[in-house]
Amino acid sequence: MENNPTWRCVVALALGDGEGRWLMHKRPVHKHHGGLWEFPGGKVEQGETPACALVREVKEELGIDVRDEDLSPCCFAQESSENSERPIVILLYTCTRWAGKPAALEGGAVEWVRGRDIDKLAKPPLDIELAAHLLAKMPD
Ligand SMILES: Nc1nc2c([nH]c(=O)n2[C@@H]2O[C@H](COP(=O)(O)OP(=O)(O)OP(=O)(O)O)[C@@H](O)[C@H]2O)c(=O)[nH]1
Repeated sequence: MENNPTWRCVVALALGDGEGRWLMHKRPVHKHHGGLWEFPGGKVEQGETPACALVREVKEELGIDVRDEDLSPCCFAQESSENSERPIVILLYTCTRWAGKPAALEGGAVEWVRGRDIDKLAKPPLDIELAAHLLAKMPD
């Protein structure tokens, strides 16, 4: 196919405390979308499965251990390939089991947020969509 864009795959985690709150990550100010709140995660690297990438990313970003068998696919959101040569697709997984205390290890912030309050946070575009899907599936 001609002009087929190269899709970049990003994985994200909706870590739930089982009481209606989700862990949100504020991106460090110096990064793209700095200061906005996202579901923690990051890019899938070559040779990784999405679940392996997410296990690695949350260890690096939050210092917590999750197991890939505890990750449940939830939904996805994608950029339009018309607006970008390298559009992004973000796969969101839910998880309610982890080990360790989540912390913002890369200079941002973390906070447990009630589902309905995620709406009030300033978020990058795809996280707005992901939050809407998540809350439709798992209302407060
Ligand atoms: N969460 C999120 N990320 C987005 C959106 N749109 C978009 O371009 N991105 C980009 O997708 C990438 C997510 O991967 P990441 O969190 O590992 O990126 P990063 O800036 O920490 O990069 P690095 O790991 O190379 O330091 C970032 O470059 C982020 O800016 C969006 O709507 N939501």
